[in-house]
Amino acid sequence: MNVTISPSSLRGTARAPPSKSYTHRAILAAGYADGATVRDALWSADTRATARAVELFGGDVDRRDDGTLAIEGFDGRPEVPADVIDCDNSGTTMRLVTAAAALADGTTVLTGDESLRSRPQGPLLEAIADLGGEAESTRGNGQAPLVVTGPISGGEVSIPGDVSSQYITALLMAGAVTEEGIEIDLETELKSAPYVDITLELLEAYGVDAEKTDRGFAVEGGQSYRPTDGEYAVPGDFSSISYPLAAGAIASEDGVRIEGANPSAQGDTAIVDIVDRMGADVEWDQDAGTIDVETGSLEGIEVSVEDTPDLLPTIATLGAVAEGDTRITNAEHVRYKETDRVSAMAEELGKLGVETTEEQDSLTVHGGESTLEGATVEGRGDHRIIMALALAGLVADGETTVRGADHVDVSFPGFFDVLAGLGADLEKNE
Ligand SMILES: O=C(O)C1=C[C@@H](OP(=O)(O)O)[C@@H](O)[C@H](O)C1
Ligand SMILES: C=C(OP(=O)(O)O)C(=O)O
Repeated sequence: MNVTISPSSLRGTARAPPSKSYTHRAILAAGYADGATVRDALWSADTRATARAVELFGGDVDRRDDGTLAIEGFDGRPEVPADVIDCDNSGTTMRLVTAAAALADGTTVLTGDESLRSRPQGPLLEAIADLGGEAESTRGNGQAPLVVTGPISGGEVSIPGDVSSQYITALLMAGAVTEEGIEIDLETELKSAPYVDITLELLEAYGVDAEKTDRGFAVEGGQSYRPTDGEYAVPGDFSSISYPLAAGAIASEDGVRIEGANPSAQGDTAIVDIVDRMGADVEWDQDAGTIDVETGSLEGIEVSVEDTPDLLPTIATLGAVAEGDTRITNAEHVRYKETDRVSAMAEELGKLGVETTEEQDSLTVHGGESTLEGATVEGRGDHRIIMALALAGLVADGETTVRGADHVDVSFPGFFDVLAGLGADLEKNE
């Protein structure tokens, strides 16, 4: 599907989809438990991949009409899967499921789509080997397909903190059901740190203790996953909220309201402060879970995405509209996502007439609304690139066509309907 967007004036209310990060963890945690009911779950391409893995490990995930997931768990250690686990486009699935596979008494094979098969898994494979399992990349390049043989019983590992926080999440979640537990020493400073806070929050809700230590993180073994009252409710997703929020900040004189914006451990709540600092008129009522935003005259700012890598595409588009320079720093880990998002945004915004300066660890966008000219841009099979480029189309002169737009299903199914519901002038072409 290609989507063509014309300059638009937005108003109205949009609802945040449920958090992808919490949903992945809630599904897998229900697998480690002897089951759970997960309410308000995100049902997207990525979270379906985690659900499939739980089923291959011996659980069952049943989606009811109201969107609730009724999950039967494998209760502790997974079964050896009867088939290859296809993690599709989802890095979170691959990392969390690789560590789960190391608990099984036998061999698991994991793969994914072309993008996922190019992302780094090496540090997690080494950690599993250090814990006594076997974990290999079939091509010997630290990338999937992966072959993992367990069972591990726990122990101490050290791991870099600057590639992916998902390795830590994966080891903490698996470590709780090992005999000895797992102690993780960080070799380098942790990036994307709030995602581990999400994990700690989720583990607590499932009755599992894990903690930060002086050197990293630790989880005791021999624990059982038991969600309070057998239920877990997923909060709204602030990475997803960043798109309607930025849309309101650049293209709504009348104001846009976002519902389902309740506080949680998500670092991406930082987007509220970012649009505020850039000059939009924004108010977040944390009790009501609503954000109201109106366009202001935006100005470039400097933002570190060390904790919030998924915001880079959104901030780059905001920077393209804002007057002056927006400098996005601490961004090297954003190159290890579904695409190299630093280059992807630099190159695609370039097609819309926006100048950027790219460095290994930063992206500077030389903005100004008058510079944006409609053009055809490539979504590159990356949901966040697609959504960020669609936002630029709301204010670019003429028509902007985003190619390959169906990939929004990875994290925000119905994204274009939500945008159209706010009054965006867009046309979908199959
Ligand atoms: O744990 C998670 O749910 C995620 C962690 C982040 O990845 P990294 O830790 O690899 O930066 C983030 O980019 C991803 O979208 C979701
Ligand atoms: C990077 C992302 O997810 P994952 O790592 O799970 O593929 C994302 O959603 O932007």
